[in-house]
Order: sequence, then C-alpha cells, then structure tokens
Amino acid sequence: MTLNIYDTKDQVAKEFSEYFRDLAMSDQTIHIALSGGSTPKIIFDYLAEHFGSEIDWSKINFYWGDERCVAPTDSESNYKMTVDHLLSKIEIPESNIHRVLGENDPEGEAVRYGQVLETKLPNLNDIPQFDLVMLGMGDDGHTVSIFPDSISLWDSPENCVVATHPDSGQKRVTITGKIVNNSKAVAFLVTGAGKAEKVQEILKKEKDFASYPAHLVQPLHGELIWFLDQDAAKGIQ
Ligand SMILES: O=C(O)[C@H](O)[C@@H](O)[C@H](O)[C@H](O)COP(=O)(O)O
Repeated sequence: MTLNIYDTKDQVAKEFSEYFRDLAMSDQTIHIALSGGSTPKIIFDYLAEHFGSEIDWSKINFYWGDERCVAPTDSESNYKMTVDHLLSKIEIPESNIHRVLGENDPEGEAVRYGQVLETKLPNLNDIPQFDLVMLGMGDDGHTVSIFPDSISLWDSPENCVVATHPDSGQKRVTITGKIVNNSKAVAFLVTGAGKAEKVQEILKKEKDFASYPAHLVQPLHGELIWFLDQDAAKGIQ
C-alpha cells in the first residue's frame, strides 16, 4: 500500500491526474472504474484541463464502480457528474463509455452490468480485472455503494449487486469486493476533515475499522494507493 498525503485537495487532484496520465500513456486498451460523489469533480476538472488534449482517449474505457438508480440527467447521477466535469471536455468515443443503466430495473441492471464486465474486461482467475478502480470513501466508511449496514454485499459472489443507501433509501448498482480486489490498481481518493476519523480507524486498525467496507479494499494482486489531503489524514500523522 502506498500512502500519499498532500497539503490540499487541489494537490490531490494534480497528483492523481499525473498518475492517471502516466497510466493512460500505455499503448494498451485501459479499463477504468470511476468513483462517484463529489470528490471526483475537482479531479476530473483538473484532468480534463491539464491532460485532456494529451491523452489518447480512444484507448481508455470508462465504467462506474457504482451508480445511483436515477436518470442520467439527474443531479444525483454519477454519470452526469462525470459528463459535466470530464466527458464533455474530452474526445472519447461513445463506445468507450459504459454507463450503468440502473434507472428502470436495478436488479436486472446489476446482472447486465456484471455481464458487461465479463465480456469487456480481461480476467484474472476468471474474475474481470480492471486496470484501475478509482474509489472514494463516505464519512461512514462506505466505498463504492457498499455501506456498513450491508457490508456482507462486499463478499457477494456476483460482480455487481443492488445496494440501498441507509439514509435516503436510494437504490444503487455497485461492483463488489471480488471486482475491486482483483484490479491491477486501486486508487483511494479521500479528502476533507469529515473523513479523518474513519481514515485513522482504517489505516491504524483502531476501534470499529473492521465494520467499514473501505477497510476491505485489499487488492489481491495489484497496488493500493491512497491519495489524501492533510484534512483527511490528520489522524494518522
Ligand atoms: O456514488 C457514490 O456516492 C460514490 O461512489 C461513493 O462511494 C463516494 O465515493 C463516497 O460516498 C464519497 O463521496 P464524496 O466524494 O461525495 O465524499
């Protein structure tokens, strides 16, 4: 595991964007699972602005690690957030964008998306393998859309499952731990003071760390890189 701590969220955006650029410079087709929520916004803005014209996006395939079961035009949609902050600013073939179509039939989409991963991605040990899974962490210790109150979903034998947000009841389609931990690389992007307590518990294995899905991110074959700002890392320095 690599732990990178930067002074500001802007620096996290810069450093992750440079990491992404280096990965994208490969001459291979790259498959990346994107995270959602608000943290990626500044990162995608930086990536588009500084490397949007440098990267050959024709080799980059975007998927989502999780998606809210809402229309792609809904302000809650991770796809919409990604369009607004990245996809609308770069030249990427539509066929390289693999949206989660969860707005109508979440259960059916979890099956379909799991099959998309089977057919589109290379596999390792018969499990689809991403080149990079980008993750965020909620202040309750959730990651992708696997929440502490349904942490058992992490160990589902399925590639994707339907989860429910514990507060809003919003349904989400999410990849599971078998996919995350089979990735060649996992980048955890966590910023802000609100995350500091859980970051400390997880990285120092204190208190209730074992009850947080984010603690279960332990890639079997690949690298795990934390990109933190000072605020999120204040409990581990
Ligand atoms: O759909 C989502 O919400 C995410 O994928 C989720 O796992 C997110 O990464 C965390 O909730 C952190 O979200 P913030 O970046 O908004 O704090």
